[in-house]
Amino acid sequence: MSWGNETNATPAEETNGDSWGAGDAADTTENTDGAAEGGEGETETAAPEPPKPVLSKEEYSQNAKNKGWTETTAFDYEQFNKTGGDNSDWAGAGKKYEWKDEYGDVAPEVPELELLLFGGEFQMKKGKHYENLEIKVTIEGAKQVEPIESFDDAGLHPVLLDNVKRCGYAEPTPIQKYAIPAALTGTDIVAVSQTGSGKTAAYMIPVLSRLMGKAKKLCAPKPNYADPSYNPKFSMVRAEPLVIIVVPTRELAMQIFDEARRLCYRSMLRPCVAYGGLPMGITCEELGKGCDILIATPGRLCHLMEKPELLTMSRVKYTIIDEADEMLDQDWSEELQKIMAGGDSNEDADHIYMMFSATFPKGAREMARQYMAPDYYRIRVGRSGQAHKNIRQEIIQVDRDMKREAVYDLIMAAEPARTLIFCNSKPAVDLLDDFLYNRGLPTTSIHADRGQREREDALRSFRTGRCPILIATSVSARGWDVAGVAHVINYDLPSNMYGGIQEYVHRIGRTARIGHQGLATSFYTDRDEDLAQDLVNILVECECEVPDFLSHLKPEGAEINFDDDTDDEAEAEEDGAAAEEGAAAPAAWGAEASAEEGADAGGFAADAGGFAADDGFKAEGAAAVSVGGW
Ligand SMILES: Nc1ncnc2c1ncn2[C@@H]1O[C@H](COP(=O)(O)OP(=O)(O)OP(=O)(O)O)[C@@H](O)[C@H]1O
Repeated sequence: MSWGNETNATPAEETNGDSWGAGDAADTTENTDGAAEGGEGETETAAPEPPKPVLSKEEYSQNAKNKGWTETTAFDYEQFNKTGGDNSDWAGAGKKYEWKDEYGDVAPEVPELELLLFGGEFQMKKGKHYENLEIKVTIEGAKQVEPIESFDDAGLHPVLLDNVKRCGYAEPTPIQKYAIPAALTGTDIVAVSQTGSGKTAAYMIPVLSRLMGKAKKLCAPKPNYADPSYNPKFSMVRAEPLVIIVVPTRELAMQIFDEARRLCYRSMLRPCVAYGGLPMGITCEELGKGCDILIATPGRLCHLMEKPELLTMSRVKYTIIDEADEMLDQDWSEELQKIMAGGDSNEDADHIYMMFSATFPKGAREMARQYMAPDYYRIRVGRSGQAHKNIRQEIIQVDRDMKREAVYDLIMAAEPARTLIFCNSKPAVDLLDDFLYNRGLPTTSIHADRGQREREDALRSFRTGRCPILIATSVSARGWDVAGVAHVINYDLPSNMYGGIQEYVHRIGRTARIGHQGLATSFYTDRDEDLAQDLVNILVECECEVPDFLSHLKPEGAEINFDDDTDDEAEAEEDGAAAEEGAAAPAAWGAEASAEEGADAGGFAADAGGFAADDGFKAEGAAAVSVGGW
């Protein structure tokens, strides 16, 4: 049936296999804005749809209001972009716990800060559908790791454990069950786990816990803010971080900084964030107050590394690369090499490297081989690049020139809820934002050409619900964790030029996080054929309905051939050759797991993993363990 004609059907009521304005595939409907009546098989009797009435701006606004959408908000861009003003607006200057020298072993609580960090009305709470995620965890490394079943049993520092509880984390997610004990052993780690599975806490909890135990010894001196003569301009210290966390986008940097602020509460560890667009004055002031944990985008970090009076890397004990796949995709490899190797970096054996990602392409594997100790842990949750079943995926066929109307109808047909719309280009984001805004819908938008204040305000408006419809390019949205995103719409599908199926998985992963359910609707046009097979594979794997127009691509039998970079067998062979040649080459990644998965799931036989087998290593420590729902 034809989706676009069914303007009053909620997405939840939609059936799959639809098309919108697709010429002769158009469906019969009774009215232009009436309820859906069409069904499969009716396409042959389709009658031309009467043109829609053109409404005035006021009428469109009234319709949106009647539907329950909030008022639109006009943004004052001049205000955002003015220089000076109150620095506390910047996410990068967010309040954190400030340790004072007079504190003994137990630092006092600060109720206002506590409310700000943990009491957020918009903070993510775990959803009810953990049981839908039957996730297999594979871990390989030098020694067997016993997964933790609860945070209480993990041997965490008491202040950290207290903060974990304040965050509302009742039990560890699968990646956390394995990554936390592995990281507590002080070994390098590569971990691959699905979107929204709690990777940030998986590395931050063990790292901070280890450091908290030795904070008094390790932390760099900080200025005494309590001293009445303290002046941030003249009492600056040089930042000497113990942890560097590198992330590909500014928004992700802010988000991880927020998690660090929570987990460092009541500790000596002081987190700071540095990203492009944040005025250097603020960055310098914050670093100058002392920095133990530095979260940064690669460009800004490299810039700071060239300013030894501001920052030294000589005491870094942990370098963590988050969303490693994206950083290599976005051509940050030169910066990453510099960060991993360069500067005045601590080259001692106690410098630990970690990489976390939802996929693990060749570039990341090479980097792991180059910088990590040969016995690093490799943890994988499910198939690399896998989506999960809490996301209901729908694909709708739409004529390219009907997309705007289609997205408007889709939004008006749904119950008002936080909705994230992806376009492939910045002009497309701007145009769609204008179009929907002029139809009375509370939209805002974000992309790389926007000023940093605009970006921060757009995201804040989306989080708080002031503007519950956010239109974005995907690069800026990588890793976003916003509570209550009910619907992700791929206005443009990410064809291979725009990141392909891996990007699709990341995008739809903005909904249905941490045990919630969500809907992902994608507009499919004649330009998306290169993505079709991968899309069908994901739909089948996640038990979502394959639309009629793609049904010829359904894999025959139970086996799905996931032909992605991460699981490329040729590369696995290449890696194998490298492993044979060089003693430092790491051991197998997933070779054992793939055999097992092929056997028990019948699904991932092509999943040869990345690294070549090294029999000795596997015999010693490889463990493949199934973890139930979480
Ligand atoms: N053990 C836990 N219990 C409940 N909620 C948790 C737990 N661990 C993390 N969370 C929450 O789950 C959400 C998703 O976590 P996070 O952003 O780290 O996921 P991710 O795996 O990095 O996702 P992506 O790959 O999309 O970036 C966050 O809001 C986080 O606060």
